[in-house]
Amino acid sequence: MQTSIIGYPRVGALRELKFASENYFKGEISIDELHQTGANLRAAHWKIQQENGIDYIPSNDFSFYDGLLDTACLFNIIPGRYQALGLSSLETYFAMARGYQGAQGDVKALAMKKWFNTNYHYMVPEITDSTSIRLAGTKLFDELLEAKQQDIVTKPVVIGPFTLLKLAKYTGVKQANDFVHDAAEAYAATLEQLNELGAAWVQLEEPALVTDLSPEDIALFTQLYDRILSAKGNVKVLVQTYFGDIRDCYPTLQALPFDGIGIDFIEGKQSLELVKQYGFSDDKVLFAGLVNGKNIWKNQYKRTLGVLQELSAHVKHIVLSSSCSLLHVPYTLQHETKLSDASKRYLAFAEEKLQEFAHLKVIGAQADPYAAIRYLQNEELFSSARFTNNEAVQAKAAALTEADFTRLPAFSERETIQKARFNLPLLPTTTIGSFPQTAEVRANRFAFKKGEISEEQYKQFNFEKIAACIARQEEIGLDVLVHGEFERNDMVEYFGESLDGFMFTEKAWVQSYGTRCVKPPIVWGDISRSKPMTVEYSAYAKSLTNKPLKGMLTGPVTILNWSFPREDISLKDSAFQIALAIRDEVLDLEANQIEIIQIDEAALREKLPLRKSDWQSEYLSWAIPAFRLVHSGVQAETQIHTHMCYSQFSDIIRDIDAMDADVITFEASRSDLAIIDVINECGFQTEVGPGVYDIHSPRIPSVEEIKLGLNRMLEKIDIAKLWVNPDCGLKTRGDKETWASLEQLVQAAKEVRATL
Ligand SMILES: Nc1nc2c(c(=O)[nH]1)N[C@@H](CNc1ccc(C(=O)N[C@@H](CCC(=O)N[C@@H](CCC(=O)N[C@@H](CCC(=O)O)C(=O)O)C(=O)O)C(=O)O)cc1)CN2
Ligand code: MET
Ligand SMILES: [Zn+2]
Repeated sequence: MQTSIIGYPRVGALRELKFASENYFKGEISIDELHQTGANLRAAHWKIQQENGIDYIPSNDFSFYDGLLDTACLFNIIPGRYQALGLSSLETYFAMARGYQGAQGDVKALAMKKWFNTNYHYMVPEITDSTSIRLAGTKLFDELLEAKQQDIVTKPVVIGPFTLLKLAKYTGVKQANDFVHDAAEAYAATLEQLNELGAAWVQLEEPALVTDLSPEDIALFTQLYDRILSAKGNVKVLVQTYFGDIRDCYPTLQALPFDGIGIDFIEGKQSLELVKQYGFSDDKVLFAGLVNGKNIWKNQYKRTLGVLQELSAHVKHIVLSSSCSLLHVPYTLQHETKLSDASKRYLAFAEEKLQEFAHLKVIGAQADPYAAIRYLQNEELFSSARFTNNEAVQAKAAALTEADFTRLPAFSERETIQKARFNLPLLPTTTIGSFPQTAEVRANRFAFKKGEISEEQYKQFNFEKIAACIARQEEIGLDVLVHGEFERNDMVEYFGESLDGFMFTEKAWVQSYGTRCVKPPIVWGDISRSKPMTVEYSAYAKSLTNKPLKGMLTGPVTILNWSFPREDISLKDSAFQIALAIRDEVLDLEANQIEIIQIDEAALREKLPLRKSDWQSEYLSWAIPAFRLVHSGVQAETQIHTHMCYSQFSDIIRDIDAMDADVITFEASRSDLAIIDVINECGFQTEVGPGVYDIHSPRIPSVEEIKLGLNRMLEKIDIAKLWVNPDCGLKTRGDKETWASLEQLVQAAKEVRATL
């Protein structure tokens, strides 16, 4: 049995690439040093895959920022405003990723969006009417040759043309269909070049195939690949899908002359059925995604072998594959010094998953796989109880009734009460919660973790940061203040560390975007709260100001979606357990005179099923109630805010309103303001704060551009319902640009108020 990896993580086991890139951005290391870090990581990743006997090792899965951005650059999809900066190609690439403000000009970054149902983000390629899609880059080929020099045969990987055209944003009149010819030629040229270089296989990734496809989509796909596959020569083409099943195009893929089809048997609910129903062509290889690329639990060999056996009745050539790129899991358990061996044995990060491939290969080669020692050990592991139960939590969840999910009085009555209570100006200004997590803020936490300073010293530092932050917010004239979240490593990990039922790691980093990583906690049992988690810091902040102070919590859906969930109970059950715990925190904040409480649901949209038919039944039917459960117990005069990154929720706008928050802030500055129209049309009751500038870039917005945005919003949104805020938290920013930007924001709000 052969084995294949779709993609390997690239930031480095100790985030070497993150640190090198950030140092490069700060001008502290040279471009050569950055390139060297990249080369070292690639070499290490290829080597460990080779050592574990992986037969199809990816190359070009490495990226300095994002794989779709790499693909856009490979095919010359570089908007004129970036080309006009006249920078080197890597600098142009970083300008597209991060925006650029300097001697050569002032441009915003490309839009950034969620990569399907993950916490990874891609840069949205921007195609204008004058974009000329053609093969222009060499990275794909360079990395193939680089591996070859190290005696490693790789399978070059690149995002396929269908997914590229589907995810791109079209700024002119031309649409995807107008670029079919050029895109097909560009990919055909790529295959020709790979042919010349002697590549055996190429992996074209087409995750967009697991979404709902229209007949036009299928026609687009077919048109692209009819041309591309005619150019393949000796290169074998693997069309790789992941994150779901390909029910809308399975026969289409079988009919086209692909040499391999990669199918996800973990998230693809219908994958096995499709193979059984339609069969699988003898002249193609099935890359069967059976090792979970998204979760950190050990593979249960019994299940994997069982599916392989079922498949073998229908498929002649099978390669065992990961279900998606391993980008979405951490590197290795090796640096986890605090986890017990008892818990570690249930876990498999990327490196350990490579070992699973090696084991499965050995097991599969035995006359009786089920008698193999590795198999028996694995079965024994899965026969023991893994997760911790808490009967009190289960009883509390079982006793929930409809009333627990309903906040009274109704919204409009609360709105009146709250307007009277807070007496805020029109267009009230606020922020999303976090302030810069500067090197000193992290160093303080790091010192505490290492035991170099006492808990008291650690807290004292945070109190001082809070005091300074409150003073400065008052000084620049913000209306609703926050404490700044200096005590939080991350909005999810912090709660994971504070709640019972979670396990957390030291170095288990997963890339979220660019150089930014997260360390998702692991759900390890029933979840409960043993003590208040945020009250002390919020109450302290409140004691320093007469302005309203917004307490800051993370909601249950986001905590769950940004953790690694347990496998034995439903997501709904875990979400309700978390909701009950956060509910207690909400009530404690309220009891401590915190009049406004924000419950972030930044990840609500993320796990919306990729197929619309599953939205209500599998997700929204519990996710929205889970949020209501958190805040239904507060008084009418307590104002509940929520925050969601990204404004892509036009299609679930009623569900968002049904969360029944009093105010929602969200990202709108990077995307077009289409969401504003939808809010206007659907009679959205919740007050709204569509972000007026992009915090993902160090760029400082001008007063004029903020005013322009506000005035556009005011055309559609009732002025009594509009808030003014950045589009997300400020933790990734530096102090300087943060305060400069907020001053512009407050000034813009004042100037617009003056015109009313
Ligand atoms: N979970 C999650 N998902 C999210 C978001 C989010 O905020 N959280 N936001 C959206 C965008 N994604 C983001 C993801 C990460 C970060 C981010 O800022 N990450 C930080 C790490 C944050 C963190 O956990 N910091 C820790 C650890 C810091 C650290 O690196 N410590 C060093 C030592 C530091 C020192 O020498 O002082 C170490 O452990 O080696 C802390 O502050 O305590 C980073 O990559 O730089 C921002 C946005 C969507 N998804
Ligand atoms: N309150 C959080 C913050 O400001 C919300 C972030 S959403 C990714 O950082
Ligand atoms: Zn956000």
